[in-house]
Amino acid sequence: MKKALSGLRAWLVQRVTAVYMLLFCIIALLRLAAGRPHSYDEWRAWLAAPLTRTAIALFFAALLLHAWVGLRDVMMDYVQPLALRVALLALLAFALGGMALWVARILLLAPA
Ligand code: HEM
Repeated sequence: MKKALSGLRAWLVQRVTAVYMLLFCIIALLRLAAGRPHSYDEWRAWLAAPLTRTAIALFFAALLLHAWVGLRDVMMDYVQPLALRVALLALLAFALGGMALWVARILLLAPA
């Protein structure tokens, strides 16, 4: 029962993050098609706007969560030897954690 619930939650997280990522990509493309920034300063101003920056931060949070839940499920299903499974999961967590820090560094340190 507990496993079924956690499976359901993973399923939900996978879909909610996928929907957000798809909407983000569509809206970002429409916005750029409607009028893209023409200079470096315009790009910086656009990316520094609180709404844009928040939407980008949420996009990467969704992407990393989505990748973690999806790839973790694939490993749980297909990697049977326990030691190998644990090693691969640790490697994945390390890689995604590193990417999260990298994104946070870019978003927090980028000049406003
Ligand atoms: C814009 C980016 C992305 C979008 C819109 C997206 C969308 C989706 C969608 C719609 C599903 C199917 C959900 C379902 O019905 O089961 C899915 C599943 C999945 N995604 Fe993504 N995804 C994106 C990026 C990624 C990335 C970067 C990774 C990993 C590196 C990833 C890994 C997976 C995995 C492992 C599954 C589950 C496959 C399965 O269970 O058969 N996705 N994604």
